[in-house]
Amino acid sequence: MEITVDQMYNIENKGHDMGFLKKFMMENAGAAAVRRLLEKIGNAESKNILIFVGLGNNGGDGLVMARHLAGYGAKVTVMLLGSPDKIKTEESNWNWSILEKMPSVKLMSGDSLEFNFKPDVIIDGILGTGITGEIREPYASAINYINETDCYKFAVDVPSGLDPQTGETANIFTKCNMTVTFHKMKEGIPKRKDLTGELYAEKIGIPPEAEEGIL
Ligand SMILES: NC(=O)C1=CN([C@@H]2O[C@H](COP(=O)(O)OP(=O)(O)OC[C@H]3O[C@@H](n4cnc5c(N)ncnc54)[C@H](OP(=O)(O)O)[C@@H]3O)[C@@H](O)[C@H]2O)[C@H](O)CC1
Ligand SMILES: [K+]
Repeated sequence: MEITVDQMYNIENKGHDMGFLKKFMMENAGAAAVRRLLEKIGNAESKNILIFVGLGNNGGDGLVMARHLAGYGAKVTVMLLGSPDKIKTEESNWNWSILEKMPSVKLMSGDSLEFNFKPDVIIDGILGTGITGEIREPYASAINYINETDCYKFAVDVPSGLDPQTGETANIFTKCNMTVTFHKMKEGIPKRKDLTGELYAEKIGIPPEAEEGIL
């Protein structure tokens, strides 16, 4: 069953109000995404994984993935597209502050897109269901960088620049090899399998009762 983006936000908020906090949804989302990625790439040990994260909760999911992948022995670099003090939500901030205590993960932030390694995998945690309008900087340059780089590309929830409700693209968008969306499929995403690559919808622990009155 496919759902709308508005329904997803309502279910998420209701689950949160029931006490299943968004930070737990984010944790499960990041963990489920890493499981799917590992199924594809096999051993993460010593792989160079570059994770682009936006300032919203799509980025927060990427931060959770960074911590899990470090646990599997990957060489993880997180590129936060903006300043850490501009991270928008409590749950993303919480995950960023954990990474700050983890020397095993390299944290970068700001506008510069200079990396001294070749990534084996890029994770696109730039924009998800919160997308509006044309892509603004520094997200636009990051999306261009991803598209110009030859490696395996993994989209968190939806390829950035693809509207998960309509299936329409903004001026710039990523083209990925795999996409893992959360809870249930959003209507617009499967319209663009050419951008999502292999596509999965993973449960993230939201109680089914959170759907009551919404679906
Ligand atoms: N489905 C679930 O239950 C869960 C999903 N999770 C993940 O959360 C994201 C949605 O997070 P949200 O914070 O609502 O939105 P985004 O991260 O997609 O975007 C946030 C900010 O991005 C800026 N923005 C929006 N459009 C553009 C644009 N065209 N260019 C540049 N920047 C843009 C905007 O900030 P402004 O300051 O510019 O207004 C947005 O605020 C979902 O996709 C999942 O990945 C959670 O983990 C919980 C469970
Ligand atoms: K994304």
